Amino acid sequence: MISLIDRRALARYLGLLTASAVIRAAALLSLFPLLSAIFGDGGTLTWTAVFAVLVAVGWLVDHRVAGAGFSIGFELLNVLEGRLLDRLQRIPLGWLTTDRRAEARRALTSAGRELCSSIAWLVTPAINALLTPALIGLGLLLIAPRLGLVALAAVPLLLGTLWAGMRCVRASDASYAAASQEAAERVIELAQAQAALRAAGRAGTDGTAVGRALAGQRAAVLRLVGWGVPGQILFGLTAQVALLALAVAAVLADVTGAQAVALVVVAVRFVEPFTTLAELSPALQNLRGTVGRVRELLAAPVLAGNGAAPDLAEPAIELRDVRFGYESGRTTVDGVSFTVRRGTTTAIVGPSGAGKSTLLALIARFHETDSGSVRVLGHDVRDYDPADLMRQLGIVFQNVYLFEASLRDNVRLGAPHAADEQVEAAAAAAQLDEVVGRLPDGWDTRVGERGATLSGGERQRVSIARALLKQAPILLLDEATAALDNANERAVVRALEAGGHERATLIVAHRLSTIARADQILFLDGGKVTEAGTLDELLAAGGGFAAYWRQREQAAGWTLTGAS
Ligand SMILES: Nc1ncnc2c1ncn2[C@@H]1O[C@H](COP(=O)(O)OP(=O)(O)OP(=O)(O)O)[C@@H](O)[C@H]1O
Repeated sequence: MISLIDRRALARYLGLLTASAVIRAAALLSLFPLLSAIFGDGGTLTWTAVFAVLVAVGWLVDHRVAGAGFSIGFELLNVLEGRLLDRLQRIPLGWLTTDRRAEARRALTSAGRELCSSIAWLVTPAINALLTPALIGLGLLLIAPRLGLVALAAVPLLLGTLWAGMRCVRASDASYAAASQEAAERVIELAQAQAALRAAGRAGTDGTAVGRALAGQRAAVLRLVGWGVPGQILFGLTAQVALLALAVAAVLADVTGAQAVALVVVAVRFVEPFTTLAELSPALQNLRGTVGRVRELLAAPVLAGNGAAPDLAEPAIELRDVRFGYESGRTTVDGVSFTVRRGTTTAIVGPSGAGKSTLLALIARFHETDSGSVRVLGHDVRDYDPADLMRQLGIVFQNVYLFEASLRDNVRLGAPHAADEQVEAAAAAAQLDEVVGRLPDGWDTRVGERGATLSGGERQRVSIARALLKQAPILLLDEATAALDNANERAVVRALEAGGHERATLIVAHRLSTIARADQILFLDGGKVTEAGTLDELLAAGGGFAAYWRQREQAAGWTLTGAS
């Protein structure tokens, strides 16, 4: 994390911080001659002036330290946000589990801010509290050597006790952080799932995930408080013992009575920074967790390539003995091989959970295969720079993600520099123009969070328009027309087929009409391609696909029989 900060700014900050600690220690040590003077040694005015100058200079330096701390904090915030965003855009999607997504959200929304302010409010006083007593101890060696030795010995003892206290709460602190995060996620889920919960007649939180998460959070708070108590007691005792030893050493020092009183005052002030550190320790613990989370995200694997350029003469998609499982020991894609050439459409058909969507996700390199290779236009997907691979693919997946922006901007996401006419042509092809005509603000209509103000079919059309606007050589469609009515579906399919001789299309298909038009059908069952061929060939084979087809035909009351 420190490597993200400009070295010169860091050196300036640390230099000022050291100067501040030296001045603090000197001001405190000047109490010795000042108090001695007040109690009878003479020279009160001079030492009062020395003390006043040290306090004033210390105040000025502290002011500069705060400025340097804030400027480092803001630089860290800036650099960190950029790095985290960059990392997030290149992380394999499979790495972003629900937990890690929540961590990433926290890291982006609050960690930067937390780290930024922590430098000035937490790191500065903590370093000051570490340096000042050590410097006072060294100074005391010159004034009263035995007291200096006791003070220097007290530094590691008090710090060790503090460390032990922090260590005691560390495990419960981590489990409290996890429980709080779980509770926060469940509460958000509770708000988002209100429609489903009310429809299911579920009210209250007893026995629900959110109820359990809140109970877990309460238990974690109790554990945290409980584990904090021994550390506090131990630190309190050690501080008292240290203070007593210092006071005894001050009284026994070879000094006058007035000087002994002055030394006792210095000794009392010597212990104060440790109390400050003890007060800061929960926040320091918290900061430790935040830094750990950010570091995990910054160390996440990223997708990289070696600059492969697509070869349009090669097959558009080629899978060779691909195996993949979301979790180790569970195979979702089991030795799949097939080829899709440009100018052809391949339909993937199969029962729910067979692995159809997973296959498309592997082609888009949202996950890395466990073995075998996925090739796109002549190269393994791992050889492409991620952005270059994405340029080859137009993607319409089941879950359409729309941004809280205008309809036009949502479509333009497919090709950010496209002219308005191109956006409108793609929208017309996706039957979206009819939706635009109906909306009060037309193209400028805001679609709401995740496209909440549009229907499922309308969202799907936005996604199709995006993919068409991109004019990529390969289209990956996952139930792309499932939410459209028959008339719209026919029009959209015509648009998708319009670039037919240029494009390769791989479509997860449920509609019989889509399957019937495909040049090649892959029947996927249990992660394996069990049958592959044209509709006629598969129906003639009378295997799993033929059974699936007949069943769908009966359910739909459909009359097309491709084999006849
Ligand atoms: N992100 C994930 N993490 C773990 N398992 C997953 C994940 N996504 C899918 N699966 C599992 O992988 C298997 C295949 O899922 P996939 O979505 O590819 O099937 P599908 O054939 O597209 O199904 P459907 O037709 O119902 O959409 C299923 O058992 C599913 O539960």
